[in-house]
Amino acid sequence: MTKPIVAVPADIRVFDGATWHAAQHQYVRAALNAAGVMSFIIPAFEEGYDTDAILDRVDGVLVSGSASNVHPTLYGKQATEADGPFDPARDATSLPLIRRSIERAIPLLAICRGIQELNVALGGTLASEIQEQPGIWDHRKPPNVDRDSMYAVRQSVFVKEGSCIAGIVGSGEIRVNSLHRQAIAETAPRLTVEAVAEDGTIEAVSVIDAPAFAVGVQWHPEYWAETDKPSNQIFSAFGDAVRDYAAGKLATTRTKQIA
Ligand SMILES: N[C@@H](CCC(=O)NCCCC(=O)O)C(=O)O
Repeated sequence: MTKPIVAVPADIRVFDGATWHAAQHQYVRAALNAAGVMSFIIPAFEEGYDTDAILDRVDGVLVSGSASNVHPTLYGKQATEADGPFDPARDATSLPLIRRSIERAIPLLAICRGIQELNVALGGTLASEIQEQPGIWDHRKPPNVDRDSMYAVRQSVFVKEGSCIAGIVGSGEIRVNSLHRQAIAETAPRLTVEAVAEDGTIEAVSVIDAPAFAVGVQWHPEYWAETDKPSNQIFSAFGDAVRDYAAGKLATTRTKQIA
């Protein structure tokens, strides 16, 4: 069977005065080398999108992290400059893709900004500058360091027994990296919290009664996906779900051809 394909919504970035639709190498590398799937980077547009046209052609959705934040108006808050930087085209592409992939039982893995988009897409809210809240650690990326140090494993999260994530990495304490200043505030009704940090920050969720793999993590399993065991287990489980979906789609197609 040819490698299945996952959709990766792009960020809008400006390099050399030109606008680019961009996704970071670490995500598509983890998809290929740890999940065993190919990636289609999906351009980000604020309107004119046909989400089903994309989902008809892929076998999973991988929603990456990004330094930009989900626009606060999408979860009922006023936007201030402090809530930025924003990427409305990414929001407009990613949120419908998340909602529709869940409806269509297409496997979904949402990472960092991705878990925040998942929560907002299903009706939850976000908190900004969480490190300024009493008792909340500084989850932001360390400043002025190389990327390996930026993504270094440096915090414990506690995976709830019986959760979807526990079925992948085991329950209890695992060590992860951390590069975020926002987090889930009100959990969307259709999400269940699967892991938390020692300060109570929500670190993983899954979609309640999801017909397929539908998981979000606040940390970055993609970065060490080939060498760190929990990271590799998450991408491997996502890859298996994507392959199962692709095989089912193929079987359905062949059944229709025979009929
Ligand atoms: N902007 C959100 C999500 C953070 C995130 O996805 N971080 C990964 C990218 C890190 C970087 O390249 O700066 C938040 O800050 O919570």
